[in-house]
Amino acid sequence: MKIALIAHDGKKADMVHFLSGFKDELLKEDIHLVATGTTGSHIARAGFEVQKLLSGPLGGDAQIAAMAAEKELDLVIFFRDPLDKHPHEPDVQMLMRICDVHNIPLATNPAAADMFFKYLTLLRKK
Ligand SMILES: O=C(CO)COP(=O)(O)O
Repeated sequence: MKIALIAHDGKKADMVHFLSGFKDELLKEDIHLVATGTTGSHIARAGFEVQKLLSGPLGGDAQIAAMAAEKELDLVIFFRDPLDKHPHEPDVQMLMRICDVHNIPLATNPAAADMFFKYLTLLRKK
């Protein structure tokens, strides 16, 4: 299972905190984490193994969108900061659109991501 992780600057601490709550599950061998560059650095520092792509503004969101379009991703967690401006907003919109085009589950805040992960954990226990 491949999970993409992205967080805007104002949400990176939330992402690390969120992932830490599911650490046992996420450290399992068949879970592969991929993230935009700076988000990935924060996640790696918290003790996770993660494939780091380019930073978001430099094309990281676009790389994740390409993976989604190729059906390489099972889930995208993207903690957006709705109170900040982003120079690469078109890439952000494109990534969300591609997830919808290909019916890839996309959580854009911790409450939704929590539901996804709890469901996933349940499914994997069966
Ligand atoms: O900008 C981002 C998402 O749009 C995230 O990129 P970084 O993880 O490199 O900060």
